[in-house]
Amino acid sequence: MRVLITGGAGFIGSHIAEALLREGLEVAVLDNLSTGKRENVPPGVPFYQVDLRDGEGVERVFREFRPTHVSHQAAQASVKVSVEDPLLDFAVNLVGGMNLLEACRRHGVEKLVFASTGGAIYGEVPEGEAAEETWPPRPKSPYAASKAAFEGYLSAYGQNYGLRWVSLRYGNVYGPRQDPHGEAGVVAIFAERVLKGEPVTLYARRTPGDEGCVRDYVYVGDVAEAHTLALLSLEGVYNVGTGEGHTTLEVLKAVAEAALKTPEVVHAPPRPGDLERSVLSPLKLMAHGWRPRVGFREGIRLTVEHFRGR
Ligand SMILES: O=c1ccn([C@@H]2O[C@H](COP(=O)(O)OP(=O)(O)O[C@H]3O[C@H](CO)[C@H](O)[C@H](O)[C@H]3O)[C@@H](O)[C@H]2O)c(=O)[nH]1
Repeated sequence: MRVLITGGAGFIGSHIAEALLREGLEVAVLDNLSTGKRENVPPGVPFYQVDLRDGEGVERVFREFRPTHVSHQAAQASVKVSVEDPLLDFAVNLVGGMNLLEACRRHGVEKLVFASTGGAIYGEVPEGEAAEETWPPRPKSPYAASKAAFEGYLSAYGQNYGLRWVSLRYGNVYGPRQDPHGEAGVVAIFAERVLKGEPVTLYARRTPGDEGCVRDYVYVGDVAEAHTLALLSLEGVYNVGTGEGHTTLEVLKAVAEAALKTPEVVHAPPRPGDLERSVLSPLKLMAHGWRPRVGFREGIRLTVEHFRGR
């Protein structure tokens, strides 16, 4: 098995690269380094600095590495950026995504695992509920729309050209190596700022008791394990979450506790496109033996330790 990881120099992609190497698989990374970093690519792994919007560049990589499997992690991953510039999101996530699918078709790739969004695809998740894979997509942001559309193309490529595929709908992935600047990610942003003694911004409505949005925070190591399972033995759509929701204020408290600091908090209104509540049911994936091994507090502690060490 020869696995090409798009976005493999990024936060989640580089953890996936390490997990696949541990399985003894052959791995290469394609990344334009817009948010990823060269030093995130494990030593000895072939690296191609190519932008997915460059169809000829993608074709060159396929000709050289000849992947049998593709892990598609590269994306415009910010909800906020997608709302500000929907065409940019479209170009990266859908034009770039189509260049990749066409290369898969031309080169007879057997299977593709896609980084989709559980956090954004279902729209608002009512209090007390956890979104299941059978819920229809209700994109609120252009970002969510592009992920849902790509899943549609996967279905079409599966039915017309025999491409096998898995779409992993991630919750809010966090952990060591998340970039607090280039990529979205409140845990990384809070960890870095709290450790440096800088003020943090809490986006929440100005109503009493509002602790900010509720999200399903899932540790990156658990996501990488889900990905390995998907590549080796799953088909179709799976949520990758914990089934637990935490408010932004809970994130901040856990970060402050792990950092042994008292942060200064600035309040601001919610960002456009932000959902109030998103929690995912992980039961379908758990039926295949996957478990979220690293709990919320432990994961945040590991992330803060990572930032402390930098
Ligand atoms: O400085 C900050 C940054 C974020 N937040 C809040 O923290 C929560 C989480 O925000 P993130 O930016 O960390 O995460 P998002 O839920 O917006 O986005 C993440 O989850 C999405 C799905 O929900 C997508 O998958 C996306 O790629 C991924 O970054 C939101 O309520 C946001 O308003 C703050 O209060 N202060």
